[in-house]
Amino acid sequence: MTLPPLSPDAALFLDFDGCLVDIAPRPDAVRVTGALRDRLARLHDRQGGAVALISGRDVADLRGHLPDFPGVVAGSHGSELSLRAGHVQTLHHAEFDAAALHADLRALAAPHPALLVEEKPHGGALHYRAAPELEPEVRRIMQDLAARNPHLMLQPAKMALELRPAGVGKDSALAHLMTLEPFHGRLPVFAGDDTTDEPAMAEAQSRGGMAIKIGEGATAAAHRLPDPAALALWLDRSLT
Ligand SMILES: O=P(O)(O)OC[C@H]1O[C@H](O[C@H]2O[C@H](CO)[C@@H](O)[C@H](O)[C@H]2O)[C@H](O)[C@@H](O)[C@@H]1O
Repeated sequence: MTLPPLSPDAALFLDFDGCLVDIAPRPDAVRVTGALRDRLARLHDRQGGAVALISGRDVADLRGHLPDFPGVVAGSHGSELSLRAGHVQTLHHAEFDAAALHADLRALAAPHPALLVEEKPHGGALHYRAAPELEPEVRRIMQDLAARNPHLMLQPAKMALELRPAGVGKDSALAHLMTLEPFHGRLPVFAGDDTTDEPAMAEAQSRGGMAIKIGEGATAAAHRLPDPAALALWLDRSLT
């Protein structure tokens, strides 16, 4: 299906890794260009402020990569909401000891120095991109931790497994934002590349909006672009 131009009246929701930036060997190695920062600022103006990033990364991490982004950030797979820089609120109610989870994660990963532990305020990720053969071990570790933390759920990611709060997701973050100004009353457009994005894509489409899958793989999205460069081109064309 041909991708129509982005309407200035749409509410735009964008995933980060694999969507706005190319996948990198490590989470801290992604390349945020001046062109991307400029694109996001111009989109924010054009859409009347109705531009949000909805990421699996935590808010502090994402705002650290995009310090001048003027819009809303929903982080940690929809568990955190930052309406502006310096503001963060929690969007789930499960109480758990994040420090204990991170300690367990570090201890279980310690025998495998090639694994990378990512600690988030509402969960954590175990990355095996540097050692793909450790995928079964990562699955065992994360399933073990999931069993010990029933309020958390396993979230598959690209060359990683994550634990995140059950009961929230990118879809609920999108739905919550759609109740707020300046998103309310607009048609949602969501672009993302991974399984964590699928519920939000379905949510956007169920509201009469549009979903764009970036890259290969099964998807609920009616539209697809091959990579972040193609998404950037589509966004830039909408800005001209
Ligand atoms: O929802 P997203 O914004 O797409 O975030 C999903 C996860 O992205 C990050 O991990 C992935 O990207 C890394 C950098 O390209 C890559 O090295 C890693 O293998 C990928 O899994 C991030 O580290 C996670 O916290 C996000 O949940």
